[in-house]
Amino acid sequence: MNKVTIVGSGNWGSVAAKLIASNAIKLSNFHDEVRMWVFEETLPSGEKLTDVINKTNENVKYLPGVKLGKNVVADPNLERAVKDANMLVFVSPHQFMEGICKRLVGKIRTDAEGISLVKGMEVKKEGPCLISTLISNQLRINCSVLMGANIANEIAMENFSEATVGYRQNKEAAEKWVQLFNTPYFNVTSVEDVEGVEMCGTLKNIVAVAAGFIDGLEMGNNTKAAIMRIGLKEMIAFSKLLFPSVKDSTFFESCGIADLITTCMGGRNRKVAEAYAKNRGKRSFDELEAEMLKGQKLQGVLTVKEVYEVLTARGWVEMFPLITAVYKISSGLLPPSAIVEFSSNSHNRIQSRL
Ligand SMILES: NC(=O)C1=CN([C@@H]2O[C@H](COP(=O)(O)OP(=O)(O)OC[C@H]3O[C@@H](n4cnc5c(N)ncnc54)[C@H](O)[C@@H]3O)[C@@H](O)[C@H]2O)C=CC1
Ligand SMILES: O=C(CO)COP(=O)(O)O
Repeated sequence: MNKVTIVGSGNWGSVAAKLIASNAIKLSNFHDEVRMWVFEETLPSGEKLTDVINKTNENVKYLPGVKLGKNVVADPNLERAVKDANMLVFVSPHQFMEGICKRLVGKIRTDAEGISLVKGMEVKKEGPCLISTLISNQLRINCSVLMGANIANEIAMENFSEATVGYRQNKEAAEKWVQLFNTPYFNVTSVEDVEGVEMCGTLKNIVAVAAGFIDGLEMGNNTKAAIMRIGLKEMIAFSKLLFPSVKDSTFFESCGIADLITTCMGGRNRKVAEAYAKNRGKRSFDELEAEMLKGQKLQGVLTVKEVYEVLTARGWVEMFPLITAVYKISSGLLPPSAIVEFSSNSHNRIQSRL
């Protein structure tokens, strides 16, 4: 009998809990109870978030107004939450994943399987490291990924969307994840290309920051579409340079073009970058994130720093003008309007190099 624990309980973590709980209760090969680890915090009312989730069946801070399912049990103790599970769903902002994995070493079942819903990457001395690789290496488990055009609040409303499971060799494990996540309004398919799927989810956040700058500068839809097209080309080129096995077809799955579109139209990265450009870079991303997202986290601004580190270390900066412009603007080295110069000046350079 499979037992699931969700490691993370933010906006997407809570929606993942809702999806999983609705299936676990119906499927005979899964325990009904789904545990969800909560990074504990005290609410303005003085109550603990975990207690409120367990009392109301709602994550009142990160997904207010949506019932998670009575079989979801929130647990503030990470080690206890994962102890009995053989299926671990990782869904935390990527900057916390290394710390979480360190705490879990030796604390999980040896037959556990993992799946990462985390969009981002780590850059270590040895080079870039995907979050699924971090999980696999530190916890010595097989780890698939699930990425897609998945703005959490829309899935919480049960509006139809799609997602892609990326797996490495273990098709059977991937099919179990598909079974656990798939619902009539959440259509999940699997592809054997874990790196391709995860690189899509990681890199589209950078393009969404660029799209937000364009919105903040009020440059209109044609410019934004151009940024998305150029961004997609840089995503493909960077993914293939790092992982030559990445398949072209992966970019046409939900994790690729569809996630790029939805995040550039309606995501948090786009929204905060728009405000950054409107303020002409005078208010920092950290300040805007705290004010606008109320505890939710941006991934694109950290990710572009990590990716730019790889570009400089490998001598690839010239090949990625959009990523470079996003890095320089978001770190305050260039004004937001530099995205315009990038769009007009580097067009030919990109065309000839990608
Ligand atoms: N929200 C969305 O629409 C989607 C998010 N994702 C990805 O899912 C991942 C998780 O994002 P969300 O669930 O949206 O989270 P979120 O951004 O809504 O919430 C932040 C989470 O981080 C936790 N946290 C704060 N400080 C922490 C610490 N020191 N250690 C551990 N946890 C801490 C908070 O308790 C909260 O659960 C990200 O990589 C994101 O890109 C993927 C698809 C959709
Ligand atoms: O990954 C997402 C949609 O698939 C959410 O993107 P944001 O973090 O920009 O909201």
